[in-house]
Amino acid sequence: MISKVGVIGAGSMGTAVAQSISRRVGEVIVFGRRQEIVDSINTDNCNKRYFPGLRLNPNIHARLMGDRQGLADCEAVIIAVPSSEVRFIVNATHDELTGKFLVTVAKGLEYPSLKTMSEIIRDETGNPDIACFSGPTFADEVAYGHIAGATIGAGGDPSLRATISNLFGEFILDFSDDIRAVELCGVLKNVYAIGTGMWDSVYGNHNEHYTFLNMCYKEMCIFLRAISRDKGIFTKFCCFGDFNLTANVDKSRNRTLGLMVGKKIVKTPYLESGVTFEGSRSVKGIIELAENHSIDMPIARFVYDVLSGNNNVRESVDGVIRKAP
Ligand SMILES: NC(=O)C1=CN([C@@H]2O[C@H](COP(=O)(O)OP(=O)(O)OC[C@H]3O[C@@H](n4cnc5c(N)ncnc54)[C@H](O)[C@@H]3O)[C@@H](O)[C@H]2O)C=CC1
Ligand SMILES: O=C(CO)COP(=O)(O)O
Repeated sequence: MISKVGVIGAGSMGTAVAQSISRRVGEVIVFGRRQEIVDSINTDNCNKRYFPGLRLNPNIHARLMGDRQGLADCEAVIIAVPSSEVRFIVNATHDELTGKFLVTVAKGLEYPSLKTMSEIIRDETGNPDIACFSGPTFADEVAYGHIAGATIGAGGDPSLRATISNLFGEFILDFSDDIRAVELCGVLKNVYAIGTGMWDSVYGNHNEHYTFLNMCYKEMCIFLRAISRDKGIFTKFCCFGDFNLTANVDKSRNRTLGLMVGKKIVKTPYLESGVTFEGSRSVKGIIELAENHSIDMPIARFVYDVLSGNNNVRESVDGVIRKAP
């Protein structure tokens, strides 16, 4: 039984996961880079920046990222920062992370390496015990204890799967031993959430929405059929569940980005907004990864073209539906 778990990232998902896991372990230490967040967690049992109304469990404490001993004392560490930060952080904390159970909840693809988060973590630490957690899990709903399903992607090691399952025992879990395929589901669904937001910024009817949604899911499944060893991945939480949650619900940052770009409310500098828009960072990589498998992804290309400012949604949205699989 693990007694002390570290969570790197004091943002929405890091805080939410800390709250869930804290009901199952002795202590959770959240590592953040802002003193005011660390203080608010330690002084008021509350992450005032992300969940001002949520009372965190008393066995959740916070430390600044530089507290190496604090991290070294943890038996398992969950990495809950934006994908663009994962390599930097894991490289910087290599000594403290080596030899531990590590779980990534980040949904992104490194460019131009086209590596997933678990592959980056393995690069930097050499750890064999790495798992990913991915599913329809809006952080605020997780933080407030609502039911959520998720897929644990982990290699075949039964002890790793048992350990991670216990940590995430508040969730309804399914499993895959193809960790890369699980992670790529999380990358793809963000891209199609942006695309569906773009589509819905032009077409507002139910038939139009679900016609496009189906085309997105078909394109996603063609890709997964080519790369996934897990032939049951299509019905797992990381795939069908998270794809639908993020493409259909305005709470999704990726879907909202698509809507805002489609309605010309934001232009490219949105990346500097500080909001974690994972799909915009990974769309180029997913297109290249597909090309490496001789797979065409017209909808992903549509998303990339519009985000790149090459054309606008109205000009290209009809074209994409003719090219979609
Ligand atoms: N928010 C959600 O509903 C869900 C998010 N995720 C994934 O979790 C990952 C994290 O996203 P969110 O928590 O939503 O983002 P967020 O923007 O809410 O929080 C990110 C946190 O990471 C911190 N951070 C960034 N760089 C850092 C560094 N170098 N050192 C220490 N801390 C650093 C930021 O200060 C911020 O507090 C993403 O890959 C996202 O796709 C997964 C499932 C649900
Ligand atoms: O991954 C998520 C829910 O599972 C969060 O989605 P967004 O990043 O689009 O908000």
